[in-house]
Amino acid sequence: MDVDLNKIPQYLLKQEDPIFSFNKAIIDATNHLCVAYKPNTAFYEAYGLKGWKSLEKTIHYLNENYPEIFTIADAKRGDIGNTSSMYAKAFFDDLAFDSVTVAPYMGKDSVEPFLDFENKHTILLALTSNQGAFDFQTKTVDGKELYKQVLETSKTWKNAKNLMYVVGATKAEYLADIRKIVPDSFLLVPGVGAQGGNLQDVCKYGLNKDVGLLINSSRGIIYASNKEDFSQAATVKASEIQKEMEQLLSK
Ligand SMILES: O=c1ccn([C@@H]2O[C@H](COP(=O)(O)O)[C@@H](O)[C@H]2O)c(=O)[nH]1
Repeated sequence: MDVDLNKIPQYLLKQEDPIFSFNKAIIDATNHLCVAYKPNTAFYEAYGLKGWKSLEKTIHYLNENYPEIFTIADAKRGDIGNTSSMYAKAFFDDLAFDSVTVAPYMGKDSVEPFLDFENKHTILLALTSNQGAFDFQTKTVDGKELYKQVLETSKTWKNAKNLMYVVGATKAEYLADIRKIVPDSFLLVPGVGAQGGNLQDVCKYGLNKDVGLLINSSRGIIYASNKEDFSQAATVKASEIQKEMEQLLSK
């Protein structure tokens, strides 16, 4: 749910809270096809206090109307311990998200404050979908690629059972190796749709006995149309991906 006011149907701009109106229409049109929603906080922070209010209204709307749906704050946080605790409080206690994305770069004491929260999930960036992932994440450190070190080391942290990992759909071929390190973990896989990741390859290499994949498509669904039919167009796009997944799962 990456809402850009320049991309949404322009008639919505006349409404009191265009971001929330857009999100509500998208949620109502797609909830029967989704297991999770992932607002990326950048798209709300960019609009200041108003944007943060829209994010708050969106997560409340989801929790009140669709409590079974998993929610992800894609915020990519992480800092020294006491600061991470406040980030965790903001997303888990105040906004009541089920999970938050966290960068591993500052290490154990920057991530464990998120893991302290019972029944909440911390989604650690392992191998991201962008080209820049090759700048550091795939580099060899002490004889092993950095993303593998992130996966292996994080498994030893306190409350590691609350961890999930981000692996970009554009790096599907890496999933076979990743599954050797984290066979049972849930993976958040962004990058199908607008970024060109291949759903078939993601499933081929990434599925585990519980499925184990949360595959994300944002722009490919929410901006399927910028006219008054945008929510119906989102239903069509979400349904296409859902059917493709269903076929892959039935193989
Ligand atoms: O490695 C990553 C981590 C996060 N993202 C985020 O996922 C969505 C993808 O949006 P699309 O429109 O489907 O490309 C977006 O919020 C990214 O910030 C990612 O793409 N890759």
